[in-house]
Amino acid sequence: MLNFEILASDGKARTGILKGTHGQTETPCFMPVATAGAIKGVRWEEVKSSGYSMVLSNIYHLYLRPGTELIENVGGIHKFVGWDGLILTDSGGFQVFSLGDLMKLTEEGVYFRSHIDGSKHFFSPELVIEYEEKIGVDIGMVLDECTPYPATREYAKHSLERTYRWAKRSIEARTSDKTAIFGIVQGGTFDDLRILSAKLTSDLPFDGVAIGGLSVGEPKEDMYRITSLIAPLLPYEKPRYLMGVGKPEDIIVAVEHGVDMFDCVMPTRNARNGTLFTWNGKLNIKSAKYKSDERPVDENCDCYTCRNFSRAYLRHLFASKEINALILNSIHNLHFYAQLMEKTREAIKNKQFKEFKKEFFSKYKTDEE
Ligand SMILES: Nc1nc2cc3nc(NCCc4ccc(C(=O)O)cc4)[nH]c3cc2c(=O)[nH]1
Repeated sequence: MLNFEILASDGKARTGILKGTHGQTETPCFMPVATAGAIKGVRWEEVKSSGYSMVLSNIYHLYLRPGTELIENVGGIHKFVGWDGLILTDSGGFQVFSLGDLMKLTEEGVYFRSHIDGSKHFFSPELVIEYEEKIGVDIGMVLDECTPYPATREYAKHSLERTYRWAKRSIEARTSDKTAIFGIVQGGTFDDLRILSAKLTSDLPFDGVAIGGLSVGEPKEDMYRITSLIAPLLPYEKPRYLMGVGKPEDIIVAVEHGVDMFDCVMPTRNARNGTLFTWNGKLNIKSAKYKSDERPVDENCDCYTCRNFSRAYLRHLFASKEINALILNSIHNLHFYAQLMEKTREAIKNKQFKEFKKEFFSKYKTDEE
């Protein structure tokens, strides 16, 4: 059962509480990505102490390995992975469609070959709902087609229409309200198709609605235009989730237009390649300029990494290919994203979001600058 209560708003930005079977989270929230059931290099106690209470996993990966039946037989996903907060699973609607010719799309569902051992599999909207319910996730995403970028208008239209037919089949396939189900808006970069998909998806009895098909290589202005157009059209009282987003600056812009939920591999993936987030922008710890830099990654960060180690030491660990380099970098980046969301929620509660956004962008150097 999912309950979403909006506590405060500032323009289109809003803050709320999302309550599910395994706990609750304040929104706007960021979900760290635990694709195969773990956040790479970080223990759950650090994830929790950073302030996270919902993580994202992926039914496609869990189905392929270790198998959803095994997870069900050992007591469900929370027991199996040892995380007692909320778990949202993506459906594989992004992964299977990036398998290229290892995938065959039909009206019934999608045939695909495992990226692990090449074995043949089939996902239908009904099977995805069944797997998500059986392993006991709090929020399950429907099987959709993440329309690739670029796509012709004709392809985007056929794709959103199939995703809509699959969405109706997903609703029909539900057997319990313990697992909330979110629909996903598609439509490529065509505003009229996006509006059509938003209306079709919003009219179905989903517990929340996601904007899909973005952060897939489209120009940033397309992502911003579509997010600002579509987010306010989604049901006001339901959670709005922008899938795969993203960079700190993109999250703040999307919150301004009324988005509540985010996920991205960026904080953990970037940590593993030495890119660290600070309030002044990104820092690449491999750079020679940090060789003797005794400062923490960010003077204003109180994470375990920043409280105990210097940039010089982190650079040394990374250069030495020490495992702790990945762990300490990941702890910092996850903590940064958690702080970003915490400050965003505070700003909305205090009706200071515009000032917060202005201050953030006055200090934060984005990739485009
Ligand atoms: N079911 C479904 N899932 C999705 C997941 C997505 N994830 C993204 N973007 C993430 C892109 C992404 C990938 C890698 C890195 C990195 O390595 O840093 C960053 C961002 N867009 C997405 C779109 C969909 C979608 O329509 N449907």
